This record gives sequence, structure tokens and C-alpha cells, in this order.
Amino acid sequence: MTKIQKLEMVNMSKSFQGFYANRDINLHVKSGEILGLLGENGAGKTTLMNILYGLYQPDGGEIRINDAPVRITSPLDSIHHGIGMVHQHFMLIQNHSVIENIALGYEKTPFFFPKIRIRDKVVEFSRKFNFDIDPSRKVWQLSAGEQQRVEIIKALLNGADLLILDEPTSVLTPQEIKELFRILNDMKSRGHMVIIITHKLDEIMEICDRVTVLQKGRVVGGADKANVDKRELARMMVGRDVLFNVNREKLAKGEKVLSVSDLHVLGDKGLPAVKGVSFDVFANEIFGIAGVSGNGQRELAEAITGIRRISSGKVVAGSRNITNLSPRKIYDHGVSHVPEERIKFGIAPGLFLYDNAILKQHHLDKFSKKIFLEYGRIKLHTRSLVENYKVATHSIDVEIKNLSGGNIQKLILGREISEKPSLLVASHPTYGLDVGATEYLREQLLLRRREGGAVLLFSEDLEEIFELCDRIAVMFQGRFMGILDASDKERLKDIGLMMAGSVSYTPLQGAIDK
Ligand SMILES: Nc1ncnc2c1ncn2[C@@H]1O[C@H](COP(=O)(O)OP(=O)(O)OP(=O)(O)O)[C@@H](O)[C@H]1O
Repeated sequence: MTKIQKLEMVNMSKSFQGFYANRDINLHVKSGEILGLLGENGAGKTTLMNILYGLYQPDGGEIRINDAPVRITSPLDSIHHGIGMVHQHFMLIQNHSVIENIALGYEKTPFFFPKIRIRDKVVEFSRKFNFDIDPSRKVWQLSAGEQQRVEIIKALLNGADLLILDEPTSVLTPQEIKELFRILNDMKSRGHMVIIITHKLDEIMEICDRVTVLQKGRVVGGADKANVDKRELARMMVGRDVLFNVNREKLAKGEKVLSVSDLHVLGDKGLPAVKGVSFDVFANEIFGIAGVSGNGQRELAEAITGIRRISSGKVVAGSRNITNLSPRKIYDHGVSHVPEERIKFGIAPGLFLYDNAILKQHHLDKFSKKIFLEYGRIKLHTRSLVENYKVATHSIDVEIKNLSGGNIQKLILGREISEKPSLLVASHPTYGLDVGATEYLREQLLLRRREGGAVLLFSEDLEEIFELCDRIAVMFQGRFMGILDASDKERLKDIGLMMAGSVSYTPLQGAIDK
């Protein structure tokens, strides 16, 4: 296998049922370079990289390695050519150890003493790239960042000169992002090349040397990082200026919409995940829950919305005790949910887009006559959701799993917000959304607030939390380290320390340094 010095995709096209996801795309990357692939949701980035990785066959176009055309018809072909891909959702087997996972994808697994020999290889690579990974641990014991490192080691062990990463930072903590960037820079200095799909313009500006921008399946621009700024990139991507700061007017608090008292909830492994959390949320308010993920946020959101059992404590929505009611009943009491695991809990992947648009509808009579569903009305409703929430799809007669990740998210958001719930519980709603869609979503949340709704917003993105929230709770190891008012600039300075558990505030006693 010759080392890849240069890789090109020339006039690449790929269509699905007559709709072009990629059209005449030209792209190149060379040794020692990190290329950012940028584009709105549904612009065709994942499709293009899936072609390069052999998961899709293009309708036309050519892949060239070191100026020679190559045919890539499967991921195995791609690996043979020195290409590795780390998908957005890791492809590891949770109950297997790091070594076993690596052996599964490793072409040269030795017949004798495979474990010892693979362990040696992992240790050798970990040393070379300064990875911190224990090869005998089970994958489920690893953090998202560690799992990603296992995927990277797998690719490197198979001889990847080019590494493709699909939205690699969306599941990482700020610390893990730093670590990933260090690894990528190290790879770069050793002559590897990297293509990163990301929506985060700050990341492009930090890690990439060059960027190629896609819009509606075509290349619409490209630039060396040195010659562009964040604003220009956003304009290239969305085709207009994007507001980076939204305007949140002051509103008086309305009536109490949610009251949570002394809530205790267990996590997946039966250990306490939420440990005595109490707070209220009011109409005309966005209440933010900040913190590094994995500190009980998911369990708290799931407990409020009925997906997870509450061990003790109480949740009241309006005047109704909703503790441990079913998700259906809680929804009927005006609490909507945009879940963190959107594919698992937010949609029925094998159903059509229009079926998914009316999932959870409590006024099904709007869409049925006697016992029959009225598809004419359902489709009309779906079209308006698709239009209002700018879901990029060529048709509503497609299975929703075929939509890009960001567009699935937009449909879920549209479905939940358009029902005008009194409380919207939104977990990381802008994950995977492009800047244009993020701006639109934030406007929608503020609109809900203005209209008298309340939003409970879980986010790791502090910029988002500061822009949108009236009050902010910081969660660490299952507890609130304090609830801060957005106008309390002095205490907000400590938010980083609170997220790390080094400072906690109680409302009356002030700061308690631990
Ligand atoms: N298997 C498929 N069948 C039908 N349409 C598909 C399929 N895969 C992708 N598409 C369509 O191709 C278009 C491009 O999707 P793709 O996933 O490449 O976008 P993306 O730029 O990666 O978006 P995101 O940022 O939201 O992940 C979308 O309109 C999507 O619905």
C-alpha cells in the first residue's frame, strides 16, 4: 500500500430517488493537512464522506489517490487504500474490551496470542500519539472521548493515512476537545491528512488549515483559514449574514409551570445520578441547566418527562403532580420533550416523515375521520412543519431515517414547539444544527418564552446558555452547585469552576469553596 500524499474527489455525484445529495463535487486534501468540510444540514457532507469510505457508490465522478484513479466499493477497499473513518455514532461493541474491539476490525489479528500482541500494538500507538487509554477496559466504562480514541487507534492500526471524522466534537467535553485537537495536530505533523465535518465555525478556525463549503449538494466556496473569518464562513454556508447574538428582552416572570422538589433518580448502572435536586420554572422564562454532560442532566430530563423512574421526590407541572406518570400522560399535561438521544426517543426511524410529524399528537381527531387517518391533512400539516422549520428534504414521502441528522432534529423541534407546550424540556437542541438552523431555533425558543411558555434548556454550550437563559443552574455529580440569575455577572464568572465542582453557591449563604 503506497502512502497517500494527495487525495482528490473529482466531479462526484450521488442521487437518491432522483434527488442529488452531491452534484459535481471537487475536493482535494494533501499530506499534513486538515480540511474542514462545512455546510448546512442536509448539504451532503456525510454522503460525500460515505462515498469516500465505500459505503455509497457514486453515480458519477472519480476518486484519485496520488493522481491515479481508484475504485472504492466497500469500507474494506477504503481501509486498504489507507482511509479510516470515525462516525458520529461510534461503532464499538459496548460489552467488549478495547483490545477485543480493535481485534474485530483489525486485518492483521495474529492467530497466536492475539490479545497480548494487540495489547502491545495499542500500547505502542498510545505512546506514539500520547493517548491515554487502558486496553483491557470494557468500552462501556469509557467516556465518549476515550471511545473516540479507540476508534482513532483502530483506524491508525489499519494504516490510515487519511482520517475522516464526522462531527467529532459534538459528544466531547471541552477538555476532551482539546485532547482531540492535540492528537489531530500530532497526526498532521507526522504526515497524516484529516477531513473533519463540523458545524462549529470556531473549531474550523482553530484546527483546520483549509475549508470547503457545500450548499445543497454543491461546492459553493473554499478558502485557506488564513484568508477568512467566522462571519464570512457563515455567509458562505448559509448564503446570508448570520446573527451571532440574539436579543433577549426582559420579561416579568409568569406563573409557576414546573416545580421539582428533592428529586432522586438512579442512572443506567443503578447508581444515584440525580441527588436531591429542587427548582421551579416559571412562564415567560428559559431556565438553563449547564454542566459537563454525564453529571445527571440526562437522567433529570428523563425523570421529568416520564422516561425514567423517580426514586423519591416530586415533580409538579402546573397544579398536577406528574411524578412517575407515563410519558404520554406527562405530554398531555403540556410538557414536551426534545430528547438528547433523538434517534432512540425522538422518532420512529422506519416510518415516513409525515408519520413522524404527528407522533405524540393528542388531538388525533384533527387528522382522522372515525377510525381512519386522513393522510391528506397529515401531509398538509407535515408540509407546513417542513416549510416553517426549514427541514431540507426532497419529499415528505421518505423514511425519516434517510434525512440528515440535523434535519431530523429540526423536524422533532418543529413538532414539539408547534404544539405550544406550557413547558418544553429541550436537551442539547442545537447539537448537530448548522449556524442558520441554530439561529432559527434560538429565535423559536425566545418566541415561546415571549408567548408565555417556559423552556427547560439543557446545554453544554455556555454561549447558548448565556444568550437564552433567564436563570441558570449548574449541575455537577447529580447536584445543583447553585442557581444563578442571568443578570448576576459577578457570580456568572464562576460558572466554569462550578461546572468543575470547585465552587458552589447556595441561594442564601453565598460562595462555599470546597
Ligand atoms: N440513504 C438515503 N436515502 C435517501 N436520501 C438520503 C439518503 N442519505 C442521505 N439522503 C439525503 O441526502 C441529503 C444530504 O444528506 P447528508 O446526510 O449527506 O447531509 P449532511 O450535510 O451530512 O447533513 P447534517 O449536517 O444534517 O448531518 C439529505 O437531503 C438527505 O435527506
